[in-house]
This record gives sequence, C-alpha cells and structure tokens, in this order.
Amino acid sequence: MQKPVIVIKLGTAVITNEEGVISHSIIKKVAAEIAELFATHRVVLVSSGAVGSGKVFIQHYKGSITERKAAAAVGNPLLIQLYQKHFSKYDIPVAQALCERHHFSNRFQFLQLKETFEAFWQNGILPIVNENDLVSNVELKFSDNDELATLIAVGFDAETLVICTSVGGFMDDAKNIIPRVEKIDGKVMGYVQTGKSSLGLGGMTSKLTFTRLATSLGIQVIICGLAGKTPFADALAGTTGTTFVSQASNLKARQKWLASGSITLGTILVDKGAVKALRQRRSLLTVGVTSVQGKFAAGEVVQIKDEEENIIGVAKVKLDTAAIRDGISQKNVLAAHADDIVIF
Ligand SMILES: N[C@@H](CCC(=O)OP(=O)(O)O)C(=O)O
Repeated sequence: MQKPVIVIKLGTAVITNEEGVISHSIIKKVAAEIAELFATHRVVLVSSGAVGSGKVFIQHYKGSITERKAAAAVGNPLLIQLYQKHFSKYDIPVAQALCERHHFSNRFQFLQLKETFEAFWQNGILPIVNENDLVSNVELKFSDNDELATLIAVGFDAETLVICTSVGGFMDDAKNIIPRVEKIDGKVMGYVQTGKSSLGLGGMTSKLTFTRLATSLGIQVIICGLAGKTPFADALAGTTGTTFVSQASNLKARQKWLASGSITLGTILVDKGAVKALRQRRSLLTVGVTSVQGKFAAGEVVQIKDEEENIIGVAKVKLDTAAIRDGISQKNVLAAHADDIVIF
C-alpha cells in the first residue's frame, strides 16, 4: 500500500518573525516535525516566503508586480537554502519545484510533474513547491499559494491538506476557533473575514474557497497555526486549528483533475434549466448559457456558475469564449460534453 499524500502549505506570515524576516527557529521546528511525518506520508511542502526573503535586495521596494518577481527570484534560493539546512539534519534532501498554471491546466504536463514527485518520494527527497513568480504573468498567476497547494492536493489525491496561517484556525464571529466543520454551508461562509495579512496574499476568503473545493473532492483540510512544539501532530489530532471534514467523492482521477483546473480560466453562467440538466449528467448546450466571463480557449477548463453566481461545477469546453457568446444566440450548440463536466 502506498503511503498517503499530505500537502502542507506555509504562508509568508506564519514563517516570518516580528522583525519581518523568515524565522530560522520556525523553519527548524517545521523541519523536525515534517521529518517525522515523512516516514509515514508522501509529503509535499508548499512554502511561500520568497518575496519576503528577497525584498530587502530591491531598492525602495513598493511591491509592484515587477518588484515582487525580482524579490521572489532572489528570495527563492535563500528560502530553499534555509529548508535544505534544517532538513539535512534528518538526512532529507529537498527539491525545489517552481510551478506555473500550465503545469496544472495541461494534463500531460501535470502527469509529468506527478511522475517526478513520485521519483522524489522513492528517493526520500522532499518536494518544496512555490509559484514560479519570475515568469508567471498577471493573467495566469495562481491567485495565491493556497490555490497552488489545493491544486497539488487534488492532483495527487491527497488524504489531507494542511494550510498554516498566522491566525491559527478558522474563527466564528466571536473570534473563537471552530474546531471542526462538517460541511461548508452559508453559515460557515458568513464567518469569513475579508482582511488579509500584510505579509501574504491569501486571506481567509481564499482559504475557505479552496477548502470547499478540496473537501468536496474528498480531501480533509486543516487550517491551523504553528504554535506549540508539535503543531502538525496537534492539528492532525484535532486538538488545535480547524478540521474541515472531507465529503464523499466518487470522482475518478481525471475528473478530479478537471475539477481542480477549474479555478481561473473563465466562467460560464447558466440558467435554472441548464443547472437541472447538468445535475442529470447531460451535456451543456449554449441555450442554457446566460453569459460568459473571462477569456478561454476551446479545450480549457472553466467553472460553471448558476444564476446566483454559486460555483456548481466545472467543464472542459468545446468552444472558446467568442464561440460560446455567438452560440448563445444560435441556441443549441454543444458547449461542453457530459463526459467533460464535473458537477459538485
Ligand atoms: N510566491 C509568493 C507567495 C505568494 C503567496 O501566496 O503568499 P501567502 O499568502 O503568504 O501564502 C512567495 O513565495 O513570496
């Protein structure tokens, strides 16, 4: 039996100390615990912090896209050196994997990435992932590393996705951490704070959006902090942080990949009739499309939203943005085949 996959995502704020620099003692603690987990799991570590590590080298840094790219390119090797130093105490070599969106939206590239990660694990090497900020252009950037970690967790069919944040968990209106969430419903969404940490990109809204996707695809998600001696063991035992229970999913690997590729390329909004047809596993015809958002090509994966703008699923489309818009007036043109649609 293969060891289960666990994806651990560390945000910038959670590995940064009060002086605003990446904390060596936190990386040391994280390495000690991940080294233990590595004996029983295929671990992927997704770590932010490249921009945070490199921005001191950029004069008069203001945080423009170009400055962030430059800072990330300087910071990534520094960050990986730090991990390398601390994991070497446990004889665990680390591999740096800088990812871009096409590694996920193109199934062939994703399968290659997957094979390489399997080779890492077979050789006792820990993959440490970050976005390849230097070359990621604005339209195709991941929204943040919460998204990247989710794509990895879904693509690798992970058992658990751990998202570490400086607030230590998911809080209710009274700012108490909720230990366990069975299902992300309207009430839970209502607790989301829109504030973001000044050090990172992802706020709780993005965490919850990706958590909802991951749990709906059968992955347990834990949002936790790094307090205490054994933060991961504590969070996995359910004594700290918030555990979001995974929902039953009988989707096959390709459908999960389809679903995980959903997050950005574009959106098709559909009417009530189309929602009903899609739930009966029928194809999507342009007659049911009310509008199209974003820009996508034929063969790409887009999200499907209902009239209330809830994401109801994803589809690999047969037509590009313009052709679907044209099809809305021509009515019964096939926008996506039933086999290429996943409804959550
Ligand atoms: N790729 C960027 C991190 C982007 C990001 O998502 O940051 P965070 O919200 O701190 O997880 C970096 O390494 O600085």
